[in-house]
Amino acid sequence: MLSVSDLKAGYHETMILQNVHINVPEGKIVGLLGRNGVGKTTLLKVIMGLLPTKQGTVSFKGTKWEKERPEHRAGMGIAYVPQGREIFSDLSVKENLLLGKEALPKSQRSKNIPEEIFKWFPVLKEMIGRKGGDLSGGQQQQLAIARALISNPRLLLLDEPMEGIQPSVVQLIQNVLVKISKEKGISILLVEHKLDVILSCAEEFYILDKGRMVATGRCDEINAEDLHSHLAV
Ligand SMILES: Nc1ncnc2c1ncn2[C@@H]1O[C@H](COP(=O)(O)OP(=O)(O)OP(=O)(O)O)[C@@H](O)[C@H]1O
Repeated sequence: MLSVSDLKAGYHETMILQNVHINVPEGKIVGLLGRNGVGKTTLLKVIMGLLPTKQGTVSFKGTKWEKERPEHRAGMGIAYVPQGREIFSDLSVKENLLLGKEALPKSQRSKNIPEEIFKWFPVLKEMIGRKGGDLSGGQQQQLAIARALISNPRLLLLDEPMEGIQPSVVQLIQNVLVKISKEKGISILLVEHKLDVILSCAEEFYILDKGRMVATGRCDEINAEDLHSHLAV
């Protein structure tokens, strides 16, 4: 679904990512781990087209991307939930959800929220008329993920969605991610700094350290001891 190879990218003259590669197969959850500041968000921004590549390739569904803008990439089936969620506090839950339809062709932008969204996130149905700013952190995170799912993505990029969220909501979000990857074949690239979160829902992992991929493998074959030096805060 997504393939990144030999990627170099950064901000102005400062190179952050060096020779980065990553593959996200169709319908799989891939965890991207790493300490603070190693370049995880930078990689998501490059994939989304928010930051240019200095070298290397990003391919989506077999097509190599050059300078396609983020809106174009969203229209092709990528949805990005940035760190901090970026929901609109003054808009209602429904209005926030409908913004997810902007990535769809005009003919598919009805004012209906698909029932499956409420099946995955029941609290959003209860809160549908409330302002985004009235929601708790965990509810806002569910809203941000639901808004991304409304655009019918084939690939979901999630930047630390479990950060600062209570354990019961972390569990709910993990269950939803596993369900949508299996039932709808959505691929998910999940950025996280906690290994246990990745182990409980992802099938494959990559570890980024100082802008380089230092480890990758299957989650069921992971040796946590070997990876500790790249993850300890
Ligand atoms: N807009 C920017 N301009 C210049 N440097 C930046 C910018 N955004 C991030 N950086 C730098 O790039 C490096 C990687 O940052 P990035 O946010 O990608 O790391 P991260 O792994 O996602 O960290 P965290 O887990 O804290 O979110 C850091 O040194 C950061 O200071």
